[in-house]
Amino acid sequence: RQTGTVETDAEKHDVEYLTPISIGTPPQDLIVDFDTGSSDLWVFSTEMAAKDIKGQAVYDPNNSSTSEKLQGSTWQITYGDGSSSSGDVYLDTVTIGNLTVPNQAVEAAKKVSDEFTDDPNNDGLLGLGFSSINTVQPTPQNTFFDNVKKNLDTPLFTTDLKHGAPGSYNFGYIDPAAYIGNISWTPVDNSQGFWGFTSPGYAVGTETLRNHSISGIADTGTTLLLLPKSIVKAYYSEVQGAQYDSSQGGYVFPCSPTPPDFVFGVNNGIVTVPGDMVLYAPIDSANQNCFGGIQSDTGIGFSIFGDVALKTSFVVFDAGGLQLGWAAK
Ligand SMILES: O=C(CNCCc1c[nH]c2ccccc12)Nc1scc(-c2ccccc2)c1C(=O)NCc1ccccc1
Repeated sequence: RQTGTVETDAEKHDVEYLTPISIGTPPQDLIVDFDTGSSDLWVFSTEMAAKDIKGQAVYDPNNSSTSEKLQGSTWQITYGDGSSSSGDVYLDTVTIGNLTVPNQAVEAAKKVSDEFTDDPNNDGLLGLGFSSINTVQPTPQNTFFDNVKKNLDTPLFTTDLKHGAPGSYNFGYIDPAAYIGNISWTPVDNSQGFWGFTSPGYAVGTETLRNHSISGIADTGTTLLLLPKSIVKAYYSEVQGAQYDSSQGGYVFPCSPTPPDFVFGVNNGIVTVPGDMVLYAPIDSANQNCFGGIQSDTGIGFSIFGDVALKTSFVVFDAGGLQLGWAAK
């Protein structure tokens, strides 16, 4: 039985968290975005047009003695922000920290959209959602976690994302030194392939929790905390000078004073998003106005507890008990 840990680095404004992996023999090192909101391990590759590669590391299956083409298999993924990528599939050895999966499906990109081409630090995505939403056709493939979990002490992984500092992903164990107080557990609904859960309510600042069911997903691949419009309006009604700015595509407000905390319930516990984390990023060079880290989930069909929510906590993604655990740290 094994366990593993790997450090993840926050990019500017914590827009994404990038983690090193190795693929193939000899090992090819790439840095990818671990994404609990999707289930494809796809990487920039030598099969792409040179114009679509701008600084990223690429996977070269022809340079790996252990790569094996999954004949006839292809993949194509489009994310809600309109970004997309597609390509073909190889089985190869993938190592994360001290954990190795010998025949992991590695989805080699042939095409990626500009959002990915223009992101030089990100060499691909490693899906940590449920394998039911893997996009490989004709036969969907397993995620790294699904393949490695039989070798783990216990079938879970934990996230400890931080604000502007390296965090970590652990596999197969809960590090008691990584959190304080108790872990609040809540059941996971994986019927849509996500780490879905329902929060019982929320509060703005120091008010008492309002009963309001919020169904959403724990999603390390989405930067912001996307909530129902009514809750977002209630929150920004308490932020001086906040307004919806259609040119920015969301609520903006003066970068000071610090806005109120946002609190959401997890079972009988609470998670506090400090006001300074809601200050997502300045929208002007004079740093006068800031784009909010809390925005509306309109059109998605569920809320997304992205990095703005996750980086406040130590979160346990437990596939054995099909539950999510949230703890302060
Ligand atoms: O896809 C993921 C997780 N992987 C993201 C990988 C990724 C997508 N661009 C990236 C760019 C860099 C690194 C990783 C990614 N989560 C989910 S579940 C439902 C939606 C959704 C559906 C409909 C409408 C909106 C969202 C999304 C979504 O599109 N989030 C990204 C986003 C959400 C809002 C705004 C922007 C992006």
